[in-house]
Amino acid sequence: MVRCKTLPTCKKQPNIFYPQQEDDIRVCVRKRPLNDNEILINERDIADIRNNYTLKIDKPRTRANTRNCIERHSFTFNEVFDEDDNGNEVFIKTALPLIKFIFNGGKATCFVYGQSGSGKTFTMFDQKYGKYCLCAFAAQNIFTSLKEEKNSHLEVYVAFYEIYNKQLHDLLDNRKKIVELKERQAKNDINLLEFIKLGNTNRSTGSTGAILQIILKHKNEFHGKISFVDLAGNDRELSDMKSRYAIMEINQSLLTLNECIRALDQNKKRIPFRNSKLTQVLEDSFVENSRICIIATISPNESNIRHTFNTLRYACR
Ligand SMILES: Nc1ncnc2c1ncn2[C@@H]1O[C@H](COP(=O)(O)OP(=O)(O)OP(=O)(O)O)[C@@H](O)[C@H]1O
Repeated sequence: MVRCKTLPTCKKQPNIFYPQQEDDIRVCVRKRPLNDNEILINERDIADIRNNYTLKIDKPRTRANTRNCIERHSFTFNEVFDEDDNGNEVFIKTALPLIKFIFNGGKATCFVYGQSGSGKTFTMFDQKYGKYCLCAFAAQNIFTSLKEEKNSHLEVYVAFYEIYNKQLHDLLDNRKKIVELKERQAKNDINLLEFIKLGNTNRSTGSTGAILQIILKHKNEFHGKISFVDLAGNDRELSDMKSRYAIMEINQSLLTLNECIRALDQNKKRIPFRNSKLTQVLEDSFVENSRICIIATISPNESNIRHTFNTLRYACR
């Protein structure tokens, strides 16, 4: 096997992609560590986190003269988290500003996007170590903020559902098909975490995404809302005939989501949220007084490089 260290660096200018830097839309990346299997088969870590904003990917390439080289691609984001950044660090720089925003009456959405197995659920709803995921930190932070006098009049409601074949399924009620969202009141952070745990156990594979909404209300009047959206893996392919329809729906939703965020960024009047069920139910995220944070999760190993590029390019757009 050729040792990659000995390969010359490609002279070609690296491709550099720049994302939008506006506050209303933040795009972050989280890299997971190599897992035991990848270490066992000596997989190389190709994602080099340079600083809090820059990530470089080494892509092996065969040149016209058949000699191998490494092509280095550089990506810049609002935040880049490496494998040593813990859940709290990720929370502080992604969801925490959104929570402050909803206490001021805003509507916020936090998406996790990426390949299967890259750490989307770990980042957002992690079941095994529940306390270190974004939702757990959010639950604690929301109820701590409610103790402040200016927020003490607010109440917390929760809805947790998934989209499967364009239908909404209530994850807090045995995946029952629903037309309208049902909200439950959460009395404290532990109660809210119990709802999250229950919803997580009801999740199915092949869904377009799981959506947890935490809503602040005063005497039944809407005050603010944050949605946590764990999107389907972006690496699903049409080869599996059984779930062909579900995969087409997932791909259509991811595409429409991208178009909606772009339209929002460009201040376009017409946002195409009607083009998929996912964006339809998240319509609030694309209207006035809204903020979005996207966390793209990536696997660090060489054999997943194609999916890693897809994720980073999607996030850059
Ligand atoms: N940042 C991280 N640190 C440590 N372990 C991680 C990290 N991210 C992911 N993992 C581990 O990697 C595995 C896959 O993560 P996870 O289930 O979150 O992937 P996923 O992107 O949600 O996949 P899928 O789309 O198939 O649901 C899990 O065992 C998880 O514990």
